[in-house]
Amino acid sequence: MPLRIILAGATGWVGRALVPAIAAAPDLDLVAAVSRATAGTEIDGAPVFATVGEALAVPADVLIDYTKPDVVKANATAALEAGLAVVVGTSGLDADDYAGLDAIARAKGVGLHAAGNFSITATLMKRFTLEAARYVADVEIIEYASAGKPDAPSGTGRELAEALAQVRRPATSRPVDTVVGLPQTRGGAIGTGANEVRVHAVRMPSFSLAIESILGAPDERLTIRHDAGSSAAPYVAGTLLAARKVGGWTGVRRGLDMLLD
Ligand SMILES: NC(=O)c1ccc[n+]([C@@H]2O[C@H](COP(=O)([O-])OP(=O)(O)OC[C@H]3O[C@@H](n4cnc5c(N)ncnc54)[C@H](O)[C@@H]3O)[C@@H](O)[C@H]2O)c1
Ligand SMILES: O=C(O)C1=N[C@H](C(=O)O)CCC1
Repeated sequence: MPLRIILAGATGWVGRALVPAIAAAPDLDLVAAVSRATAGTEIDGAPVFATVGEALAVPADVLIDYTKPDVVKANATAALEAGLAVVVGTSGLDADDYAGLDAIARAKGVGLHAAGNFSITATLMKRFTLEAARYVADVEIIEYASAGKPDAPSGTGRELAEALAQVRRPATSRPVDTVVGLPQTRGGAIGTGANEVRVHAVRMPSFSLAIESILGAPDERLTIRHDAGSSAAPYVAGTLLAARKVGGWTGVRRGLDMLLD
């Protein structure tokens, strides 16, 4: 029997790319979609609802969420409480949010998979940065996104910084609280103390999402950079891989990298 999918954000940028990919996959079945603008209609034969709460009346296995940072937590919570596995593509949630969702998922005996970036090359960028940070102490992140992106850092930058904070060696740069001038120009900190990672979020027209890790050592420097193009195509395969796999565990797992091995 195909895996029954509810897709929230079905008429958004990523959602519109996922709909035909789900239709083309014999093992996946779009049973309901969530889109406030087109509620009451159908997408590929699936009923469209205005809210995730309404869509959950349709029997399903997995909720895929590509909505907005301010609603994704409530959507994921409702789906977990209803006993569905969840795939989170939407950005905006931090480690504490995922700890809360993990407790709910475990209580319900279902899985949640979230990735700040479901593209394969962005995931490789994360993997290469984590490897490099084992050898080079000083690392900072610069990310560039569209002028209207509501969240900062991006899901990509947050996931990378949280993972880096777990593995990095203590930086040699001057502690930010000793900086003279405007310490906030040293970026936002993810992690604490010697393990914190500085993220600098640029927002302006012309960017989709680009992210750089800069690793500096005396008299040399390594930059690892990912640039996303203008279509949502890079996120489709990883998202559907997560939907297929998320029934295989209980609780929260994060990062496309952990699905690749
Ligand atoms: N993880 C990844 O690989 C990845 C890739 C691309 C985008 N994203 C993230 O996914 C999210 C969506 O991105 P997008 O570019 O498709 O955005 P978008 O604005 O094009 O689409 C979001 C959709 O969600 C709908 N929506 C808003 N509030 C809603 C609600 N309360 N209930 C249901 N639907 C609601 C909007 O109407 C819209 O159709 C963003 O947070 C973005 O950063 C993640
Ligand atoms: O366009 C966006 O918004 C994107 N968001 C993701 C993020 O927050 O990291 C990644 C890809 C594009």
